[in-house]
Amino acid sequence: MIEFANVSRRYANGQFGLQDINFRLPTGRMAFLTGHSGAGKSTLLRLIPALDRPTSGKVLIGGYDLNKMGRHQYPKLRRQIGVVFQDHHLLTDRLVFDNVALPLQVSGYLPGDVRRRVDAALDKVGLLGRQRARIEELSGGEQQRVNIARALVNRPRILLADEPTGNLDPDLSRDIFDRFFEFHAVGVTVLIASHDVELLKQYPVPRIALNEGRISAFEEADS
Ligand SMILES: Nc1ncnc2c1ncn2[C@@H]1O[C@H](COP(=O)(O)OP(=O)(O)OP(=O)(O)O)[C@@H](O)[C@H]1O
Repeated sequence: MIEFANVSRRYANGQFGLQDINFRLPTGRMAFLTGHSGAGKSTLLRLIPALDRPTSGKVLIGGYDLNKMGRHQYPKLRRQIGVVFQDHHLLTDRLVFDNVALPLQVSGYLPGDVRRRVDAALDKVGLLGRQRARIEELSGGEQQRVNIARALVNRPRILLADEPTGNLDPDLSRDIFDRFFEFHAVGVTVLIASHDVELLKQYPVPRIALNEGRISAFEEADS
């Protein structure tokens, strides 16, 4: 479960990224985070894996108050949370395999386990045959699927995505969203920030709408 209680994030320049945010996303649920550019979507997502801290209020993940968590506990928290960033940060001159394997190697997995998990993650995004391709040889849509495989390779219980369909055309965007939906179907808690209204309309998923750092609406799914 992800819970925000009276969360505000004020930047050093005085700018509020978020103001008094309250919501709960129960385990295994999926929601979209919507709002204009600058509404606070990225600010909110970054608080969940403790990449940033609130100025006031509490963020609870699985009942744990992140304010009370020591820095030494962050790696364990982050292994449970896969993040798909808008700018994918892939190593473009390296192989698909190396990029997806990276989080596992950082965590000290044995080579056999790394291979098995990388295969499983690439299979989930339909790229099992492309382990030996270099990132720069892939299309934008394929690169984004590698990005998702890397976020999934630790088998996280929570998946966050920040504008995951950025520059992709509508068909590829739908393909990416269909994959998020599949992860949700097997019990992963999924929170996706997007301002692609046309795409979001196609999915019966609740929306948390942000406007200038505040929640302006919490809309339940249409169906
Ligand atoms: N490091 C920072 N320092 C100062 N202000 C910041 C910083 N990061 C974000 N902001 C401000 O906080 C507000 C929320 O920004 P945020 O990036 O969370 O919005 P967003 O909804 O993700 O936008 P986008 O869709 O354009 O990525 C904006 O007004 C932004 O200018």
